[in-house]
Amino acid sequence: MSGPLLAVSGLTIDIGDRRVVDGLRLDLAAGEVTALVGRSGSGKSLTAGALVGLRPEGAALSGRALLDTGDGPPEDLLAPPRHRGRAPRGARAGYVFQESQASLNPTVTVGRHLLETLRAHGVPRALRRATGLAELSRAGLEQPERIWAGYPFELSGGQAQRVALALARAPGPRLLIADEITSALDPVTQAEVLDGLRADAVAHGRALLLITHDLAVAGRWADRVAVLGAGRIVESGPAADVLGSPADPFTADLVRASGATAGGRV
Ligand SMILES: Nc1ncnc2c1ncn2[C@@H]1O[C@H](COP(=O)(O)OP(=O)(O)OP(=O)(O)O)[C@@H](O)[C@H]1O
Repeated sequence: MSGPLLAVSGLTIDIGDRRVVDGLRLDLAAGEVTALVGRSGSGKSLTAGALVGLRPEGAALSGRALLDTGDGPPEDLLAPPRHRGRAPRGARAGYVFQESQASLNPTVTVGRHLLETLRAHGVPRALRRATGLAELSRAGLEQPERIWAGYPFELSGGQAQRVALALARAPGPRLLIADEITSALDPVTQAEVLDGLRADAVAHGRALLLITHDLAVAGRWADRVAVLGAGRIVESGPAADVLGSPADPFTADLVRASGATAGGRV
């Protein structure tokens, strides 16, 4: 039996004299969806950012996040880039967050974003356009040629999320982190995006970390749920168990407050 695709241990983040993430431990398996849930300010986004090399100014960080690269020794995603493997950022771990429009350069077409990402990850020039267009289609965008030629401001919120997903997936990351990406979308688009993400994770043996405060989302799309309370994982396990019969009072409060009949995919 192989180990986890990503093993995070002892992740601690201090900002000034505040400890905002405290010895976090989390294992993610290949082809599985894990939801990281918790109240606002519990440290979800800081944890996600740390895994892709983003940290606030002045933050002190320790711990390990060992990613099974599949082609050599594990890579510590928390180590400074010069101590890591040769793969550029995004090749191992992709990150999409809620304000995807803000992550796109307004003066650059969608196609140029994709071409640049694919170039940075060593895709041969002759293959970049076809690969990029295929990623747009895979992300559920109709008329990918039209989207390709357009600018970010011409996209709806849902289209911008799908473009951000296409960009994050283009390098074929082993780990994909989706941070509250569907909270601003209508329920039909939300379901389409999450169905697609889940199917993609299973098909490619990717680990998908779904960060959400929506327990209904966690219950429907995640295999496992980890509950973050004030910087610590207070409970984790199969989604149906954690949400259906929470063992920790903190989780129980979340479930009660959500009013969701959480527990298991619907
Ligand atoms: N750049 C920063 N400087 C100082 N403190 C920060 C910074 N970013 C986050 N924090 C603090 O760290 C804690 C965790 O923040 P984080 O954004 O990770 O929470 P979260 O669980 O993602 O919340 P939400 O669900 O509201 O997005 C919060 O108390 C927040 O105020």
